[in-house]
Amino acid sequence: MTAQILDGKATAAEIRSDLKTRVEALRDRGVSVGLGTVLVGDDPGSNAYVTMKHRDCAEVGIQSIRRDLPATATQDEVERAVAELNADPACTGYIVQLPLPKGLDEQRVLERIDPAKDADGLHPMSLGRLVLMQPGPLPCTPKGIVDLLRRFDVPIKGAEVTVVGRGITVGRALGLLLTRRSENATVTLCHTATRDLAAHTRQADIVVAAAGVPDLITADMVKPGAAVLDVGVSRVDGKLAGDVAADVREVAGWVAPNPGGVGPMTRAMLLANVVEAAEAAAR
Ligand SMILES: Nc1nc2c(c(=O)[nH]1)N[C@@H](CN(C=O)c1ccc(C(=O)N[C@@H](CCC(=O)O)C(=O)O)cc1)CN2
Repeated sequence: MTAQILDGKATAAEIRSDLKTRVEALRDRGVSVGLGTVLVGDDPGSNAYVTMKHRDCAEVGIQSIRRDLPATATQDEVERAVAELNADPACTGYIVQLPLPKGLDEQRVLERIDPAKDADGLHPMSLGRLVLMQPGPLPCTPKGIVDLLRRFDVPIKGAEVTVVGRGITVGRALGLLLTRRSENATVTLCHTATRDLAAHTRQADIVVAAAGVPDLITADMVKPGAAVLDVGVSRVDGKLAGDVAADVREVAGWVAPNPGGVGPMTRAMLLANVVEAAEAAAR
């Protein structure tokens, strides 16, 4: 058996095309959409992601506002950039690219984002709405994962899902999203202190690997026919490495590769969050 590829790159291109139409419809009604980013430091990965986000904006017709600060930026300087975007009427939604350089208080920065402009769903108020199962902007990677599974008809309702990694941007938020009544999956959240990881992945219909450990998930850890989504990012000899070993494709029913799977969906969901917020405000 060879797994069907959950092609996030092609799916994200379709989503952008749909969003472009919606942005044009908003413009016809006199509503403009602008996405802001705050990038601090010179991490090559973060820089590349932010550049891709602005390239996506240009394709879809969303205005982009980029605030790049040096690695030496102080907490006050970062918070000032956030305050400026809060006050900028051209910026209808924005993100602070994570992680921030060591020494900066990430949580304090995120708390200063105007919740009405939270394009990433990472403000405590947005996360609280997720916990309470209320509508609000959703973190982009979990939202992209659910969208990708739905578009490829991977059954979610009643599925056993094992998520590896408990970070806020992926694992923890995904667990909350998948256990909502609209998805109704059963989620096991694994982490560094999990005693027998393979026992949890082997019983899963869907495995989402977001640990940042190269080749952590191998074929013998996967139930035949399961969906396996690779969200892990690490660098090995300067090259991007995911959490899922190549041999998993011989066992799994579906695989979201890395690159080309969840990453492009994350970017597409960011644009979707901004457009959805603009549409809601214009109603
Ligand atoms: N503020 C945020 N920071 C971070 C988030 C986030 O959702 N919000 N998630 C990750 C990084 N991320 C988004 O910013 C992200 C990851 C991957 C991709 C992507 O398109 N990857 C490509 C490969 C790109 C490459 O070659 O390096 C792919 O998978 O095909 C986009 C965005 C952490 N920070």
